[in-house]
Amino acid sequence: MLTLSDVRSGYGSTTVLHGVTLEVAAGETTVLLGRNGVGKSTLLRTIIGRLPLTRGSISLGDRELGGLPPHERARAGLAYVPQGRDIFPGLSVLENLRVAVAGTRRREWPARLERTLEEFPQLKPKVNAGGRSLSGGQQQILAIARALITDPRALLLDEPSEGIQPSIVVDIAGMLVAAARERGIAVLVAEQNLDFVGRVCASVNVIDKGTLVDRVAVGDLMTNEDLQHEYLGV
Ligand SMILES: Nc1ncnc2c1ncn2[C@@H]1O[C@H](COP(=O)(O)OP(=O)(O)OP(=O)(O)O)[C@@H](O)[C@H]1O
Repeated sequence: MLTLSDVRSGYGSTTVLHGVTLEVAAGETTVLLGRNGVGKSTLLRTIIGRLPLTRGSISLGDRELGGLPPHERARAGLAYVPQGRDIFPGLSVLENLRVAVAGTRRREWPARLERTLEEFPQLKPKVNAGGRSLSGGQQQILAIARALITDPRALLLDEPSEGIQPSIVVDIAGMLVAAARERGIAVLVAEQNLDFVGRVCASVNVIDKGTLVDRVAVGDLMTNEDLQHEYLGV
């Protein structure tokens, strides 16, 4: 379980998050939904330690992460897929995966690779292809696979459906839900895409101006245009 309690942070003297409290259960996919600029990325960056926590706590299981530098949080089991996927375009798929586990025992590599390719079968025929040659959707799948191959306890994803064609969005949603359940990982996704969200969870946590303002069933959101306008600005 990833637990956020009264998380506050921001940029310099500007406070962006005004006290976010949220539990992300192991084996489940939890969604943070909100329009542009409300603080979704800021929250994910604060959890992984790229932005300082100015108040509150972030814990994974019974371990407090709030004061740790990013690499120690990663070692404790946090993995992160940033917005715009951030694979190494000059490396092959296999090399991208290998780099992610460079710090782990060599003998674990074959089993980790096999499991990851089973979870993401689209990558199998592409293992020797260059990152640059993959489509946007394939790059996103590789970015997620690269995070999962580290065997994390919690996985954070920033708008994984952004700019991805709808059929691949469906695939990505299915793979994420399966990986969360089978690996027992706490998955937290920041999203704005209702089609994606409806495939990974039943209700979402709505963030606005750095505060969680509602928890709402995806079905209600899909059928209520006023709510969509209020929470997503569409
Ligand atoms: N590097 C930065 N320096 C200063 N302010 C920033 C920085 N990055 C984001 N902000 C501000 O923090 C607020 C929250 O931005 P954030 O990127 O977390 O929003 P978001 O919900 O993830 O939206 P988006 O999808 O557009 O990234 C915004 O007002 C934004 O202008």
